[in-house]
Amino acid sequence: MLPSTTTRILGSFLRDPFKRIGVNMSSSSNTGTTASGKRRKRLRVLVDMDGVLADFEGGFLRKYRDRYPDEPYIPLEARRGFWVSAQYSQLRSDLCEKAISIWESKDFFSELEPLPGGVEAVKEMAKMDNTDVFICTSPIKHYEHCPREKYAWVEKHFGHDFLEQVILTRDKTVVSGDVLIDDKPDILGVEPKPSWEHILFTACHNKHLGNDCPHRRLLSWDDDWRAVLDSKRK
Ligand SMILES: Cc1cn([C@H]2C[C@H](O)[C@@H](COP(=O)(O)O)O2)c(=O)[nH]c1=O
Ligand SMILES: [Mg+2]
Repeated sequence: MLPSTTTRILGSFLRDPFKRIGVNMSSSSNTGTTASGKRRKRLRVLVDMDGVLADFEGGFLRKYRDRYPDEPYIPLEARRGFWVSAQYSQLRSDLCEKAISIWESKDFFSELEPLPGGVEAVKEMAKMDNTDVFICTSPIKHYEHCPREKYAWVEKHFGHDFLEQVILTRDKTVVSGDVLIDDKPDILGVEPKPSWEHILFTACHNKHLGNDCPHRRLLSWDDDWRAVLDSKRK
């Protein structure tokens, strides 16, 4: 049976008593209306994890070189293309499996370092009026460690309550939102017209893409992400 509207409203109140139902604790700015009385658009921001909040590429290279010190590797400046496995496979076909073995290992995802400024930016977004933030991340299909460790990473860096904001999906096109901040240049899935605008987060593997890549970019978390969000409220 579907939960009644009352039950759902009560559920969101219990999860976040002051924000989700727009209770104003400090000023008149959280009411969903502007000074001129117009309703303010509530924004839903989806933020990717690997390559945007967590340093997948740096963590991979460090652990790959530790485990395979005698094998060739690709320095971050030479990374091209989203798939690490594909580039290692081109370097030498058997290196593909070795690369994959790194992120399939226990502790790989939980031990990733945060990328500079990302955690702070998301915490700030989450406190903004009329703004809902979700961490939208794709787990690998080798599921022994990755999904649990992604939750553990969010809990470690954002706290237990923020686990409410985690979306694990292999298909981000079916998730609705206004923006998706993501380092993967092509985000494809069953929905041909996702509701979000893809903001490409610059990473070592995508920084060389020029006009082939139609998306607006965030160069880093030092870039003006607040302006990007504001542009979506209009
Ligand atoms: C580079 C690379 C990544 N993966 C996996 C690792 C992550 O679970 C996802 C990427 O997730 P995101 O939400 O798009 O950031 O992909 C992989 O399987 N092979 C690779 O080469
Ligand atoms: Mg990513």
